[in-house]
Amino acid sequence: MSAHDRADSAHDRGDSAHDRAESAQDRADSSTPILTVAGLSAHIGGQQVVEQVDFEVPPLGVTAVLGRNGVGKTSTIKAILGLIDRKGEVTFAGQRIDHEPTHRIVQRGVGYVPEDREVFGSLTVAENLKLATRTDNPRTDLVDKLFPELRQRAQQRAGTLSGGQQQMVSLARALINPNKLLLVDEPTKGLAPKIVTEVAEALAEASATTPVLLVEQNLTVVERLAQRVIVIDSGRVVHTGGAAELFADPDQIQRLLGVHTETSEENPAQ
Ligand SMILES: Nc1ncnc2c1ncn2[C@@H]1O[C@H](COP(=O)(O)OP(=O)(O)OP(=O)(O)O)[C@@H](O)[C@H]1O
Repeated sequence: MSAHDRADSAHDRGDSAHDRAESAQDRADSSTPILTVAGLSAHIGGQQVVEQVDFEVPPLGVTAVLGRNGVGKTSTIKAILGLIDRKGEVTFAGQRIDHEPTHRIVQRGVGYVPEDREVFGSLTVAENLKLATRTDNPRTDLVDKLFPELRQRAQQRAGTLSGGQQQMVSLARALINPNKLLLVDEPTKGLAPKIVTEVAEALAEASATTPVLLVEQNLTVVERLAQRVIVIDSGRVVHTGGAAELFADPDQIQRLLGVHTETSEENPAQ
């Protein structure tokens, strides 16, 4: 072996060690939760609506928050954002945020799509998006790709859009910013099946680059999108685990959510 070859081979070994170190770092990054919630509690009007909630959101994919009506799903999201008074630990991207005001949490890169798709009805679609933009590099290409219809309707007042189109504006207002985490509350509520599919597809695409914590009642959407599930009952976490495992166990879904789901054996047509 020539000196040159030896040098090359040492260089190769050095590179591969460097690669190994990088891939160990990648593995650590890909397993470090983007959000950790520990002992989170919140009250509204004297009633405890979130009670000692613990869970983690991985840095990739969709984590679904499930539970019957009124169990505290929305309150949990609002407590994370500091929209309601809370106690406990919330760590986002390695930093404690539980004593921070909402605007600072949002500035850190937490996007929020609230329930009931609030849009500014008297403003156009384009104006709604301009108002929501808090970056010099808005992700206009992504929004145009996910919601081509909004581009065509840029000059239409948001209040005159259909419910599904308003939901798209609501999602687009969050997605136009480069978030590190998206909190999305019941995005398919009250929408027609075709629009539910479109919204689910947009969220699937968004979740390829940004982790999503998704409150969702539509189990078909959850099964399509989520890798992890958190089930809440009476303000407490009663189950966490893989989505596939939960959907393989209709008895557990019935027990946790009071919903009967058919397995493919029961209904081979599905
Ligand atoms: N502003 C408020 N004033 C009084 N009670 C409230 C308020 N907001 C929420 N609650 C109560 O807190 C509890 C939890 O509500 P929350 O909206 O978090 O539940 P949820 O699981 O998101 O429900 P849903 O699935 O029906 O949207 C409920 O009993 C609700 O009535």
